[in-house]
Amino acid sequence: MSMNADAPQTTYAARSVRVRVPATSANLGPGFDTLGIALAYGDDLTATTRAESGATVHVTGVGEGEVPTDASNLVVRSAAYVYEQLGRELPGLTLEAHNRIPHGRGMGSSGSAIVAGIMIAAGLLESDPESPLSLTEAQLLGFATALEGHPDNVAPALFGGLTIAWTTPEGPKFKKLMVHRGVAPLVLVPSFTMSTELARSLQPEQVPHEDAVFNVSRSALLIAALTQSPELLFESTEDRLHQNYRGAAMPGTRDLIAELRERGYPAVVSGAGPSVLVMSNGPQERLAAADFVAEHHPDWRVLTLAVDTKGATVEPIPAISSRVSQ
Ligand SMILES: Nc1ncnc2c1ncn2[C@@H]1O[C@H](COP(=O)(O)OP(=O)(O)OP(=O)(O)O)[C@@H](O)[C@H]1O
Ligand SMILES: N[C@@H](CCO)C(=O)O
Repeated sequence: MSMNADAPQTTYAARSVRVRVPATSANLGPGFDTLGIALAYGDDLTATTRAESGATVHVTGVGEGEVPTDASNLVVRSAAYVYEQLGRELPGLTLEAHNRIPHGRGMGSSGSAIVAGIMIAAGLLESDPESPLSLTEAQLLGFATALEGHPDNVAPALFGGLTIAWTTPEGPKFKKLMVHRGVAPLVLVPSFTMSTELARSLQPEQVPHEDAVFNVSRSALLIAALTQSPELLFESTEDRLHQNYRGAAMPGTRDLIAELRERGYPAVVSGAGPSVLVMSNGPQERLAAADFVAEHHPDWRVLTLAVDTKGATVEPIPAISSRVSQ
């Protein structure tokens, strides 16, 4: 870019933040729209302010050449939403996104992208030289849930661990719990995708009362299984609220879960699918499930993952100031 030697020059002091956001698995079987865990597998982003308005996104890894690279990108839209809600204007941004979370697979990619944008906004607001502002946990969860539509992915993406999230007239709330160290997650990722919007359209408006009671008992038990008694994982991961209704739209997922459960592995649909989550009772059970899938279903990617306990993080990093024409 050539500079006009006659134009008055000023120094633009750019600010940069780095955000890390984990993948998540929601529902966990019976806990539809309520339970979720964060997984130690995620996206890494760096956002730098610039004098020019708008946004430019450079994506490497998942979504490269597919997701928008301008202000319509979900991460940028989410950051802009926070500024707008606070009556401020998002500065011009250059974003580097190194993505690992697969899209449309039930590992919470949209929730994590939304959380990434919100954390970028939070980091930039906190370091605002003129009017610094710290966002509360309630604000972070409120903004993220408003954008995602339900809180079960964004709560663990923000706060890590196992989260119970619920909505109230005052906004969404959450409780974070630490997962028992005996719980060993395995995520099985197919090559096909499922849009959450489509999966949600397959849900009935009403369910039989006995199915509601069935899920209340299993989800209450699941909290005990995940925090104290992993030997209860198989029984506590049964569900009658969502998986059956969505099964016909992802028969590969439905059939793999049936095969795994027949063999005693606590397999469930991860989020809205089509990935499968196995919350194994210990590393040996997880290894056996992984070996079974590798041998009989080699087209499914096997991810042996730990639970992420921190959730999304944001930190300021030094940015290079530039000279701009006025
Ligand atoms: N890092 C990202 N950057 C930009 N857009 C993204 C990003 N991650 C996800 N998206 C958008 O979200 C869509 C996927 O969202 P969807 O809710 O259907 O699935 P998911 O979030 O991966 O799964 P689930 O909600 O079941 O866990 C992608 O097709 C893309 O449009
Ligand atoms: N609870 C959500 C998770 C996926 O975003 C669903 O199953 O539709």
